[in-house]
Amino acid sequence: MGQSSTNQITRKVSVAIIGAGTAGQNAFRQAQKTTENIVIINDGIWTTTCATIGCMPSKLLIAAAARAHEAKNSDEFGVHADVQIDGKQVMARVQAERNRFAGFVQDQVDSWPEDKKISGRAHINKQGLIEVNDELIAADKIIVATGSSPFIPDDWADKLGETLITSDTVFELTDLPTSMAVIGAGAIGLELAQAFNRLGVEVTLFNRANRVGGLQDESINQKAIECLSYELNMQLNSEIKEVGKQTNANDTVSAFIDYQDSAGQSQRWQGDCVIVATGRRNSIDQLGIENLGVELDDKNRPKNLNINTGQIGDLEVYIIGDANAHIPLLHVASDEGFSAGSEVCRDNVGAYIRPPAIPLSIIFCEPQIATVGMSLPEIKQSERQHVTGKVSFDNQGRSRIMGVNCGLLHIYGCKETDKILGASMVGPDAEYVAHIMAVAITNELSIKALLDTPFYHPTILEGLRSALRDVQKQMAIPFQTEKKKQDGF
Ligand SMILES: Cc1cc2nc3c(=O)[nH]c(=O)nc-3n(C[C@H](O)[C@H](O)[C@H](O)COP(=O)(O)OP(=O)(O)OC[C@H]3O[C@@H](n4cnc5c(N)ncnc54)[C@H](O)[C@@H]3O)c2cc1C
Ligand SMILES: NC(=O)c1ccc[n+]([C@@H]2O[C@H](COP(=O)([O-])OP(=O)(O)OC[C@H]3O[C@@H](n4cnc5c(N)ncnc54)[C@H](O)[C@@H]3O)[C@@H](O)[C@H]2O)c1
Repeated sequence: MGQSSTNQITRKVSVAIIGAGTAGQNAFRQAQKTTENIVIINDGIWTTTCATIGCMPSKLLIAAAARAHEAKNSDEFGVHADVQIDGKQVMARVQAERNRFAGFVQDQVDSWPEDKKISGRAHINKQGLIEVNDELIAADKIIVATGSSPFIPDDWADKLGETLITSDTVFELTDLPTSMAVIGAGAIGLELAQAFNRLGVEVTLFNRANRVGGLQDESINQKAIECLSYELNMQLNSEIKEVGKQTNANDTVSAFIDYQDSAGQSQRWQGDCVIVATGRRNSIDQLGIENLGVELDDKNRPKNLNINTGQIGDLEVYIIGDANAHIPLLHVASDEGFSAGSEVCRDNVGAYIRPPAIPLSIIFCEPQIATVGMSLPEIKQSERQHVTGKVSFDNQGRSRIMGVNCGLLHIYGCKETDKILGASMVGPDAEYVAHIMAVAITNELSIKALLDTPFYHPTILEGLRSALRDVQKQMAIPFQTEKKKQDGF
């Protein structure tokens, strides 16, 4: 039955979920505990961005790169290795392990009743009904979990043709190229640029601002640039004027980028391919979301978003995960899916609305970049009395032992409350430091309480203690332990 010809509603459901990534699948799992009358619609792969083209394959590539880097850089330890990188094997492992992760997600989806799943691209029509394939669906509640996709500026896709790569396609490479440009020094650009560089690809990383990883604390940003540029060729503060491809004498196709470098000089880069990592855009503009009464701001973010549940004002519409462009990270998509699924089925015993998580972001380059809680500009804007506790990892005991001694941690402490407002770091084990900071901020632990916990010796986390002591030293609140000489060792 073609809905366009008959205009007849083909299903009436209590809950319709559009998009079956991490957010949509979590919402479905939760909501189906109380209602049988549910449908989930997805376009393309059912194995999520995270497992298939996001978090997992990128970390698999980074894992191979870390092995290569250690093997190639152990001379100072008296360990000499002749390192050979087999690009085909590197990519084969990335794909095999990625497929294994994606397979678990597929198994879950396969266990759901067939009549509750629709493969196809959904659109919401002027009547607020969902059109997909030949169906016209009326839903009491609609959860939108349509994710995001790579943003490619201007007409770069046409100009670069087959030399253009995005995070959607990069993990399908069957071998490593000889050279590549990466445009964008955000999370994706940094992780991929460093990983490919460590695997022997000649990489140049471009960014229009003199900033990496979106860092908003200028000292941490400068330190990150310093640490990363020991091994990576970065053209920061550069302006890309033109991109294109050319056919070479031997009939191979290569890419070029004409740019103005930070000194204002015109330059040309040439190489095999270009990874465009200039940000992602939420996929809701073509959906017809306005037909449900949802308004978007100038950045395509839904107005009146309840950050606990994704509900839009008092509409029976929920926008969750990357689709709402609030915090486009995996744990947020997962939590929002769970909460929206709970909210639409409140009678369920397992229903639970999670409080919104405090901001936490980790970029898995080395040294890692992490930010937690309020950023420095946000703190300054809030006019809170704050101090910044600092520690350098350049001479920190365990970091030096391990040969990973490049980094800086700033902890922003609130002068009035003895609590942590936020932290920003580039350095070894930043992922663990960031999680401890997140626990402290979420549970409103005081600096004193944190300093009363044991810090094992010798650990990189002793650096965290030094920064906490530095916060406490600058506070009006008296601190309980004097800094000892051996703390630096
Ligand atoms: C390379 C990369 C690395 C990343 N690494 C990390 C990391 O290390 N840590 C981290 O926290 N986050 C990371 N992220 C971000 C994380 O992957 C995302 O935040 C998360 O996967 C978003 O989940 P989601 O459910 O919102 O969207 P998705 O998983 O993208 O699901 C959306 C689904 O909706 C479908 N869809 C879209 N429009 C329609 C429509 N009209 N009709 C039907 N279906 C539709 C899509 O096809 C898709 O299947 C990374 C992302 C990338 C790209
Ligand atoms: N480890 C992680 O948690 C992780 C890893 C990868 C992706 N992600 C998620 O994916 C999202 C998207 O990542 P992303 O790196 O694509 O986006 P991003 O917004 O983090 O970074 C984009 C970068 O591209 C630069 N840029 C934009 N246009 C440009 C141009 N024309 N020329 C030169 N530079 C330009 C920007 O200045 C910015 O530095 C992240 O915000 C994050 O939520 C997270």
